[in-house]
Amino acid sequence: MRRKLAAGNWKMNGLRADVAQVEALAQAFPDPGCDILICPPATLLAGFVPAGQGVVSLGGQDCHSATHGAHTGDVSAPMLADAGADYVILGHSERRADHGESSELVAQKVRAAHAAGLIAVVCVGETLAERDAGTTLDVVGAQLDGSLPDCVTAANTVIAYEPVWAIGTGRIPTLDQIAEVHDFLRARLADGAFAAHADGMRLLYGGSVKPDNAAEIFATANVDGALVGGASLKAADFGKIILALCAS
Ligand SMILES: O=C[C@H](O)COP(=O)(O)O
Repeated sequence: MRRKLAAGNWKMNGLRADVAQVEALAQAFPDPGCDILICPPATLLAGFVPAGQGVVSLGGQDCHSATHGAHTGDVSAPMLADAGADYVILGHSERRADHGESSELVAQKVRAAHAAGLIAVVCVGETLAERDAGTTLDVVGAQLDGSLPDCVTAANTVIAYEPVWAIGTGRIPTLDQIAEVHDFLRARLADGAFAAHADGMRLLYGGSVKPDNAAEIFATANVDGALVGGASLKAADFGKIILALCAS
């Protein structure tokens, strides 16, 4: 049985006052019945540990593939773990696009995350041009294959399917399109080197998940939760998504 995961990615949003949103979430869900994760900007990570009250897990939004060294502006996986993080998002499309991250580099980062004891949330997803060209499954399949090193297990890795064109746009795929990709990802895992972990690995959907569409997305086969951007910034909105996930 896969434990459901509601993951919030605050991206480059949030000041110290916003830590109150995490406290509110923790108080609202003392025994949530699913896993709750917030990935704040690195400046806020340490302050979130007490705010999460053992209910809201904390995660980084990226990590370097090295443990330490001369890499100005970067954060390593051991640093995230030292700050109290349990998870780290890797290979988000904004990292792949803004920083030119390849799947090969993502795989190196996943290995670094696991070595530090972190659960990696590995993102895959097609652009609108790729979907219109009919290459969605080829693209996400190649990203999946290239981003997972051999240390991946169902316990240390989560896959997030995020169509790039659905992120922050208010536009979501049809439920059939979500199901098609999630079924494909599960089958791809089952067919390859991770067959023993395919059934247990959590698959999240991400891209314009909101309180009013969460329930139908969570009712879709092979969707084990969500990676939420904008709607995770306010506890009231994210709380409704968590409720929908717990009820699914
Ligand atoms: O990591 C989160 C995703 O990019 C989704 O963002 P969004 O919910 O604002 O569309």
